[in-house]
Amino acid sequence: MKLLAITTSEKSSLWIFGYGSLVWKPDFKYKRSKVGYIEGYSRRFWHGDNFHRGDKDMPGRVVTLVEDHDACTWGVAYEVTDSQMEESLQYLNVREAVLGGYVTKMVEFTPREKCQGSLLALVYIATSDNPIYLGPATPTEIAAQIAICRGNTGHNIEYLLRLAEFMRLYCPEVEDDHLFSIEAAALALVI
Ligand SMILES: N[C@@H](CCC(=O)N[C@@H](CS)C(=O)NCC(=O)O)C(=O)O
Repeated sequence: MKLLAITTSEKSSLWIFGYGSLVWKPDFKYKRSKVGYIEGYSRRFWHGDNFHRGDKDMPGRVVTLVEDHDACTWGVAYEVTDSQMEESLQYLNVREAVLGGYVTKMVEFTPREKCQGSLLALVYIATSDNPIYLGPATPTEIAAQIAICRGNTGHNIEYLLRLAEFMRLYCPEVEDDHLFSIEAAALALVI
């Protein structure tokens, strides 16, 4: 995967925006990270996962971004520089693209500390033409699927609860009805 590196001063660097498992498990080396958001997208548990959190018979549900003019999605942007760039992109290409079916896009990221100004970031999005894209369902239906699925990386409910935990800890002011309604429905099933 050849990507134009964003060159700043004498060092080259690239920002990568995470909004799902990448917010709590980037698993690549980076120079620094910032909590913030991208505009024009909603985060939805509408993508299927038949590797990490599900299998071919029972695909799990993971998040993707859907275009939504009035919405914004909070997450974490990671800056990778020099040797970190190739290593992180190679790793994410396997984790996100090959195994996850995500494609890449460049988006504008706004850090929570607005004085720092917005920046261009790479993001991985699963689009509706993806073979394992599952699409919309009610929070109860999504929760019921998450509650029973597991894959090579672990239980699907862990993926849900860690994302909800991140939002509470790092973005307590953000209302995410989609995420928290699914979390509440899934917890009601397993507790
Ligand atoms: N692209 C989103 C979602 C990434 C994501 O959750 N991808 C799945 C692949 S289907 C993953 O890496 N799962 C690892 C895990 O479940 O621990 C992000 O930026 O966080």
